[in-house]
Amino acid sequence: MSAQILDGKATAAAIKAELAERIAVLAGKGVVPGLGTLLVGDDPGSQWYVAGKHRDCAEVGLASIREDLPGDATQEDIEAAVRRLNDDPACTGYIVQLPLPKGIDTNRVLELIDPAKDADGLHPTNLGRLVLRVNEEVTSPLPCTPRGIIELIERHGISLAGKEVVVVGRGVTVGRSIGLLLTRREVNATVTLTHTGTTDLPELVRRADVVVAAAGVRGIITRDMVKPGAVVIDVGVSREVDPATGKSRVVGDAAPDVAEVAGWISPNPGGVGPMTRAMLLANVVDAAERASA
Ligand SMILES: Nc1nc2c(c(=O)[nH]1)N[C@@H](CN(C=O)c1ccc(C(=O)N[C@@H](CCC(=O)O)C(=O)O)cc1)CN2
Repeated sequence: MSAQILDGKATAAAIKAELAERIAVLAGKGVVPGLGTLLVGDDPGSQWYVAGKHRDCAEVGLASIREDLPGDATQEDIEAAVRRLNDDPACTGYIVQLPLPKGIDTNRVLELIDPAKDADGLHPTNLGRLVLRVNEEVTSPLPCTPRGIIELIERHGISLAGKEVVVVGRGVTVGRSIGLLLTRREVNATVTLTHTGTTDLPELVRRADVVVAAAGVRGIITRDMVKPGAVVIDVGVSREVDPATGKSRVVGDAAPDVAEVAGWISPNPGGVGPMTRAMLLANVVDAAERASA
């Protein structure tokens, strides 16, 4: 038996259609939210992601603002661009595309973002609100990839309440922040966060009802590590040359034969990536609705 597919492309398309309707309602009130991006350098992956965000904005009816800086931009250049976005009234939410070039103090840059315009939900104030407000409604942006993963699972009719979730990888955009969302009272999952210091990863993963693989290590989750019927969310991205075409392709953290034992699996590409993009738009629209209420 092969796992059922958690289709991120189709789910993101449905979410974008819902957002377009909400944006039209805001437009009727004279409110036009705008998503800003700050891209530093010419990494092809980051350029592709940023271009996709601007295409998404055009598709749903959001304004979009771009700040592009060369790879040799200084800390001061980047901080000046952040201040411009903070001050630009057309930009109601924005992201600093990560990673920033080596030598740049990323945390200093992220802390300069106006928390009210933090479309990524990664500003310390917004992460802090998630830590403090476990039982209350959160009226600040949520980290996009974790939010996208939970939406993807729940929109396929799978409840996370009481489930054992094992997260692999402790990066800030996924691993460290997803536990804050999964353990909120309205989700109610139990979370184990694993990382390079974990002594017996296979043993922990075998217990999981849901595996979130965000290590960025090709094929780290193998078939023998997965409980039959488990939900596998493949987040990590590695690139390799496809021997058949000679072109670069994305490969995930789950080995291909994991799909033979899992109950549900998110394809990679086509799973979490499109959901991350959709949630970025959702954060901007949520903030604009709160501001206009
Ligand atoms: N400030 C941020 N930087 C980065 C984040 C983030 O959430 N905030 N996440 C990633 C990049 N990212 C969004 O920025 C992102 C990654 C992947 C995709 C996507 O749609 N991927 C496609 C495949 C693309 C390919 O072939 O290369 C898919 O999964 O189908 C969208 C956004 C790091 N930086």
